[in-house]
Amino acid sequence: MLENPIVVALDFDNKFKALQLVDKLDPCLCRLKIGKEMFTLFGPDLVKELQNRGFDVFLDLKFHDIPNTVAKAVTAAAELGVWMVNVHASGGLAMMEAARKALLPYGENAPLLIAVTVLTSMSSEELQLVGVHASAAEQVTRLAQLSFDAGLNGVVCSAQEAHTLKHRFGEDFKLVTPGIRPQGSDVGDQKRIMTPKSALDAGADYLVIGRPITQAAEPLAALEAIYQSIR
Ligand SMILES: O=C(O)c1cc(=O)[nH]c(=O)n1[C@@H]1O[C@H](COP(=O)(O)O)[C@@H](O)[C@H]1O
Repeated sequence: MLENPIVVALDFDNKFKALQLVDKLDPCLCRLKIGKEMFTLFGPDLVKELQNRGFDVFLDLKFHDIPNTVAKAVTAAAELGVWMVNVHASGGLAMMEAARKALLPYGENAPLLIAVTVLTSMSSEELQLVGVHASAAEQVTRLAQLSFDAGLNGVVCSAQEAHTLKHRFGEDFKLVTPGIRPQGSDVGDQKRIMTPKSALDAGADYLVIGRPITQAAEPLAALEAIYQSIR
């Protein structure tokens, strides 16, 4: 298991509440993920505030645009000093290659560049509706192969696909898995879910966990319980 595999998804519309929660968490036990909602509301200042508190930040903006635009966007993320940044693999090979090349000047300080395959909220039926006539698992493998060929550091996928992808692409290709639900917690809008322990056993490297921690009555206790369950 990698050091510090838990990434807490901060999905809040209120900065004060988010920082109140963050101040209850421990950077030795987790990293933090900022997504579209918080970045749109609070911008790079929030990223800095989290970094100043000692947390690694995953900037989850899922870039999907023409190659030049995405290359510039990941450069801006690298300038912010984030630990991880992501793009949509469905943006294509040229887009992902442009993003990877844009990070070369940052060397060892470059953020990990990860591609989203098929969102964990998508079922195979929903994929059909957007014109993908393959199962979710097949589409994930196809997009992961494209991300691997583009030289990315790994993919976001559901833990249910982790075993196949780890076997196919090897240890160095990192698997970031949302849709993680500790036993007994609310599934919410997620479709392809797994418990933290089973996800790691299946080959996941990083577990993205939001509501089971952020909406818990005792967030640090929830984080610690998950941490204990995977030791
Ligand atoms: O890229 C992501 O982080 C992501 C990809 C995906 O396929 N599914 C997914 O749920 N996510 C994110 O992971 C987090 C999951 O949060 P919870 O469902 O509250 O644990 C949210 O911030 C989502 O935006």
